[in-house]
Amino acid sequence: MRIAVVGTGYVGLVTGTCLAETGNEVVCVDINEKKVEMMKAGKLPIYEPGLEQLFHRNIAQDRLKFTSNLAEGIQDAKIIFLALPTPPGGDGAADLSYVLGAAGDIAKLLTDYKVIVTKSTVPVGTADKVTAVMQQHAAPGIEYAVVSNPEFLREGVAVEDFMKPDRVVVGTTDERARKLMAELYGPYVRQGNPVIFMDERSSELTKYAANSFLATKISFMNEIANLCELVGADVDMVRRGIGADDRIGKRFLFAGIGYGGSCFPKDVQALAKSAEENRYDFKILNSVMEVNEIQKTVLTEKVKKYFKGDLAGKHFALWGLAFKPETDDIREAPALYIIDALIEAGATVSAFDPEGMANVKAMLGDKITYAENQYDVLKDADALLIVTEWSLFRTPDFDKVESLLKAKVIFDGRNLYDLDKMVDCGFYYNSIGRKEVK
Ligand SMILES: NC(=O)C1=CN([C@@H]2O[C@H](COP(=O)(O)OP(=O)(O)OC[C@H]3O[C@@H](n4cnc5c(N)ncnc54)[C@H](O)[C@@H]3O)[C@@H](O)[C@H]2O)C=CC1
Ligand SMILES: O=C(O)[C@H]1O[C@H](OP(=O)(O)OP(=O)(O)OC[C@H]2O[C@@H](n3ccc(=O)[nH]c3=O)[C@H](O)[C@@H]2O)[C@H](O)[C@@H](O)[C@@H]1O
Repeated sequence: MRIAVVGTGYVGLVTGTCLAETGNEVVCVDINEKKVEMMKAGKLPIYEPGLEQLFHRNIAQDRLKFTSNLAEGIQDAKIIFLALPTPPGGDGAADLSYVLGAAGDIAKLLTDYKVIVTKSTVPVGTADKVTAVMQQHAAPGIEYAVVSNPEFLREGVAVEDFMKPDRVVVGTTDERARKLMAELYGPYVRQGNPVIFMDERSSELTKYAANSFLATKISFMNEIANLCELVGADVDMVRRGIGADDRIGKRFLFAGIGYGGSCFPKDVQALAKSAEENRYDFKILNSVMEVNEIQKTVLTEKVKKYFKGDLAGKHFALWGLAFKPETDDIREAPALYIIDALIEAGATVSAFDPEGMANVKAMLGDKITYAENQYDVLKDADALLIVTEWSLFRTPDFDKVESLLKAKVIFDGRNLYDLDKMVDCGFYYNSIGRKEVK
């Protein structure tokens, strides 16, 4: 099938590439000409494991193309995906200007029946708004369908999530569009992992409900962790104890330094706003956000307590900047809050992250220093702070760590190490929701 994907960020580029992988002919359209030139030259603008191989293969086989010209991009497409940003507006509600702007531009170009699919995360009622914009701009008599098809992929495992989704949700009441979407997703859905068809509004809300539920799970576990520290329990034990119950499930129960990324923070806020607009006080969501704000400060509070409130002139090494491992994405990364708090308290910071450093450099410049590897960053630091759980931080050479740090002090926001091991190594080790090792 011929497909156009408008917006080639983390979602659009993965969607376009993975749709090409099953034989579709895909044109990716982006307004950013530099990005388009880069992709035309065979270079990926983002780091996403497994994407590069598929990207090159589909370009070589002429199934994946790039353009900054919308008319050229959509002219032969049967289905047009909108994978555009929906950032928070000033009031926390999702800013729909990218989606509605593109819908209007597309409507003006339509000459035959096409399916316009919103893949961006958008509030309930957006399909109606997209339809209204299209009606305003499309030539009389032109037929089209507006479909909601939220994306559930996670960064870092995006290709795997797209190729083998737990489910695909499609919101449409248009029979022709339903058939096309079923045909398109046929190769991706396995037994038991269906395409779930529903109306547009339920589909739009499903996306926010999923992200908000997961964020709730995380905030809940972070509160359990905080309580564990007060009562002398271990959050990892509690996690294993409750996760063994199928009704709760093992996943997404890891306490840490608050959820970050481009989606959970904005989507929880947008759902709360959407509830408020409908005069519904979504109490749980407000608490989820409040807990997350506090959790982002937990690691630096531990550092301040250890150094008796005086961080002036102290130097800290950070392992990890990206909001999670296996990505270069630093949007709403807890590391950024930690850096700010340390600098504000008069400390200096050096960091190492396998993929996130270029993006942080572009944002913070020389506010912090950047190291070549995980050991160089430790030189002359008063303590190590573990911020992102990249695999290479899981089994470090502790002798080397000891020899480079000024003192044997580790604050771990991701609970990477066994407490007994840290006792054996003789480190001061303070993690989340577990006993302090002195
Ligand atoms: N990042 C993620 O893991 C996930 C994101 N989402 C949702 O998908 C949507 C997109 O997110 P990301 O891919 O992360 O965004 P992104 O910011 O990485 O990419 C958006 C792309 O759209 C381009 N763009 C902006 N205006 C345009 C226009 N008028 N025409 C063509 N291209 C244009 C930008 O240049 C950029 O390349 C958001 O609604 C997000 O909430 C959903 C699931 C997962
Ligand atoms: O809408 C989106 O953009 C996506 O948002 C999340 O994906 P993503 O943000 O890529 O990453 P997650 O793995 O969900 O992690 C989000 C944040 O939660 C934190 N987290 C996750 C899991 C956990 O147990 N504990 C925890 O603190 C992570 O460190 C990270 O900061 C969802 O998992 C995806 O299903 C969704 O498509």
